[in-house]
Amino acid sequence: MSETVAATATQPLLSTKGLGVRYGGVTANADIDIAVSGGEIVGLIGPNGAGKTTFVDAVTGFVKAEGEVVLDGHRVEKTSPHRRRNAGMARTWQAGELFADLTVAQNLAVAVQPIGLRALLLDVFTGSRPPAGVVEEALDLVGLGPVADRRPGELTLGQQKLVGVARALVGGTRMVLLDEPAAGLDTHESREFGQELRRIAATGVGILLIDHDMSLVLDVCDRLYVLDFGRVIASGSPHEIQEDPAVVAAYLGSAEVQGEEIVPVDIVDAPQSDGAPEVDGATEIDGAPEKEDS
Ligand SMILES: Nc1ncnc2c1ncn2[C@@H]1O[C@H](COP(=O)(O)OP(=O)(O)OP(=O)(O)O)[C@@H](O)[C@H]1O
Repeated sequence: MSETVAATATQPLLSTKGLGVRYGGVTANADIDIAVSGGEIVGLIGPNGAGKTTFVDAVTGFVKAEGEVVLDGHRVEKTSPHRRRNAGMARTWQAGELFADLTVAQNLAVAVQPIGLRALLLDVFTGSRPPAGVVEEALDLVGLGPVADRRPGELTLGQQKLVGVARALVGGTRMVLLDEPAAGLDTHESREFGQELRRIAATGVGILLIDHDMSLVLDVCDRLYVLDFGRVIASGSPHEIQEDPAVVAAYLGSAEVQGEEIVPVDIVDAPQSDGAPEVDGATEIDGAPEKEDS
């Protein structure tokens, strides 16, 4: 790690300062300052293309970024994704497919195999395995210990999603960034998934949660940041965020005006979209599928 930051009593587990990412002429992230403490679930929401995944990519080292990334008091912005993971920060991917022919435990084991030439040689000569107990520990953390020897196809969708989370937690991860981990879950499954996230956070793990399921995000997060066009436009408690006119405007394209006043709209009830601009100029909330109670 590059540099140690002076510790304070309230030091967050993860923080960014002035984080920015450009893709050619597109400013995907600009001047983003966020903080997540251990034991906290912090939501990162925003319309399609707002820059949420880019932020996760930047923090975990998968795209080049400007600004500072501080993990547990250490500057890590110049380190490789692999080193950031070894330092205790991991992520999930939007298309985090599981290996159908491997057991749940094996799906986790392959995720922690070391990479690089040294690891390859170790594997050839010693048949390297993850350290004993780390897979079991991560499965216990998400409550999947009893299904460790099953294959993903034998699990409920909610359990499969938790395997994806466990894969990121394996190896003593203390800060996890979840990119749409609940995609495809119905309302009931999503609520149970949220309860598992709360249990994980209660062990001291910091969680940054991106999801299009607003009821999950508003229900489970301690605090939220809202991105629009790559910038943080609001932050606060779920209640504060729902009342914030700038957030309403970002999701709907324009704030609804009644008389002289901007009237906040409950963003849970905001319409869904596929990300295409609306004909009347309003951009709708993210493209999550309609939920059905099971
Ligand atoms: N590899 C890339 N090359 C060029 N532009 C990109 C790349 N990745 C993302 N972008 C652009 O950066 C902006 C932010 O995209 P990003 O995927 O981070 O948004 P998002 O909030 O995660 O969107 P969604 O909710 O749809 O997943 C968008 O304008 C997108 O088109």
